[in-house]
Amino acid sequence: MTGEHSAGGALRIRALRRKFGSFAALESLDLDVPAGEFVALLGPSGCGKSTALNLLAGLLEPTTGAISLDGRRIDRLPPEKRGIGMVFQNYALFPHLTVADNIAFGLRMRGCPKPERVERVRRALDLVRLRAQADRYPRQLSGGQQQRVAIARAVVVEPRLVLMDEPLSNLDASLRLDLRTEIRSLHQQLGLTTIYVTHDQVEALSLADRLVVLRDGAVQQVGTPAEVYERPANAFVAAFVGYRNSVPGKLTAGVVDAGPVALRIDDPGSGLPEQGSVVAMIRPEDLLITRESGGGTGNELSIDVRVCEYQGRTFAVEGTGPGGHLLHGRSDQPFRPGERAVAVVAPDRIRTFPAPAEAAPAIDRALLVGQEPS
Ligand SMILES: Nc1ncnc2c1ncn2[C@@H]1O[C@H](COP(=O)(O)OP(=O)(O)OP(=O)(O)O)[C@@H](O)[C@H]1O
Repeated sequence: MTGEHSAGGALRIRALRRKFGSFAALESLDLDVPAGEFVALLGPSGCGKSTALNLLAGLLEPTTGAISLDGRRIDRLPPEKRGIGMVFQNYALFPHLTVADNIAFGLRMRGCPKPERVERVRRALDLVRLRAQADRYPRQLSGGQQQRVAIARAVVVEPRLVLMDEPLSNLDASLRLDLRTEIRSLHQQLGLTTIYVTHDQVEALSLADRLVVLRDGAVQQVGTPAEVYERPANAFVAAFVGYRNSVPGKLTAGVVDAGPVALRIDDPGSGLPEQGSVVAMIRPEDLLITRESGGGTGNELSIDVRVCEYQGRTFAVEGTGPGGHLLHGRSDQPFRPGERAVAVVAPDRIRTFPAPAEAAPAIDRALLVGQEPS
């Protein structure tokens, strides 16, 4: 933090792989992260994101592959020689040190002279708005404040790379939102290259410049939040980023024939055959539940309402559609269980993907851990 912008390093990952016995926790990861970029590794539990982070941190050895920071191989260096700052889920502060001494620790280890150390700690405290708490001990702070200390401790040494492992997951919902904004703001101020691990797609979409979506140790998609949100690469990614409705069917000439219902689509998706088995996926936000037929250009499905939840500006409605499909939509009016309703979706809000044999369980699994973006 010597200047306004202390840009981080450029990270290059090549064919990075980690096996535990014969099990590949991380398949082959290739990634270039330019200096100052914020990348989120996103995926459900067990997808290999912590493994990837621990390989970058030097807490795990790769089975094969290379990691370079600013053109220098770091994958065989011990953690303290890699020029990284790390923030953990459980804060990992030193309980016997004050806030200021926790933040100063890394500088002390590096032999930073006292006057400079005091100044840098002061600036780091200001950055995370904890100057008034400088002399307190971690146990005297809230969870959010402790995590801000951990963040200050990581960035005060001006690391070339910051690694964050689910830093918000121990905080309650409102604190999580506040600290998320603070992390974003801090990144905008400092421009540190950051790799952020999370299973929460809302967090990843709102914080990162780019996302890497992982499943079973393999990369599914690398893209900006808008690309991943609007153009998921496959049914798994779609389900994970909130396409909660999936209707299997046969695609012919811009229509998905799903038994008792046919869905007209505008976007046949990339790499999709002109015909064949597909799964049509729709976000609940794009499925409008009404009482009357819209008479417009949207696809209309008749549903039997099962559950209606008040959600502030809208109601979340769950119902059984044609062919017994469970559908999730939104409405501006409440419905009673058992009521007949019409679900309307525009052809350009449907994404279609080839339906591989194992798509269904994969989608279900993604939905179990994924949340709908707000
Ligand atoms: N030391 C280990 N020995 C054997 N298997 C391991 C070990 N560490 C991780 N794994 C396995 O590797 C896979 C990936 O684990 P990893 O911790 O990277 O997942 P993750 O995406 O971070 O999940 P979570 O969010 O639950 O931490 C999992 O199936 C896990 O059981």
